[in-house]
Amino acid sequence: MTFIKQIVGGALVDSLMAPRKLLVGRRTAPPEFAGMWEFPGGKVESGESAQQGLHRELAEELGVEVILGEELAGPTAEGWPLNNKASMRVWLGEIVAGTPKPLEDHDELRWVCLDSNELLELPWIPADLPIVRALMARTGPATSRG
Ligand SMILES: Nc1nc2c([nH]c(=O)n2[C@H]2C[C@H](O)[C@@H](COP(=O)(O)OP(=O)(O)OP(=O)(O)O)O2)c(=O)[nH]1
Repeated sequence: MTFIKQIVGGALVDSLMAPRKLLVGRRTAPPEFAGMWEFPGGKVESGESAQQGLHRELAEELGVEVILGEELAGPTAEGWPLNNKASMRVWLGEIVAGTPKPLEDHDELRWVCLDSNELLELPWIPADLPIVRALMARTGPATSRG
């Protein structure tokens, strides 16, 4: 059996009830990903659940506390395949305390409209693009946007 590294990512939106904007981060490392945009998050550590890992990573990387909404389910139980060694589970989330700052792993954070070309045109980590498209479909016109 192949061991898959479990990564977790936060699709942090301005409002879980009526999402319009997504918070994205530009990675600083490793070299192959530096300058690319991603969902803040990281590896789940042993002894913690995926959601606990996500809360911890978001606190460490951005200095925020969040409430998590629904999972943006991927094609497998481990979420969205990133490469042959890692998969990422992604949850929608909303910040309830703190102002996000690029404390670790990012050199820029940006709120981007979910229905904008800007979002798709960012140089994402390529494995994230299907996730971004699924998120845009999920938060798109079918959702009440107030
Ligand atoms: N956080 C995050 N990682 C992603 C995304 N897309 C993607 O391919 N990855 C990859 C990059 C890394 O190889 C891996 C996540 O590792 P990481 O370096 O962010 O995790 P971490 O903070 O726990 O790492 P570390 O402390 O062990 O250095 O997943 C994404 O959208 N968000």
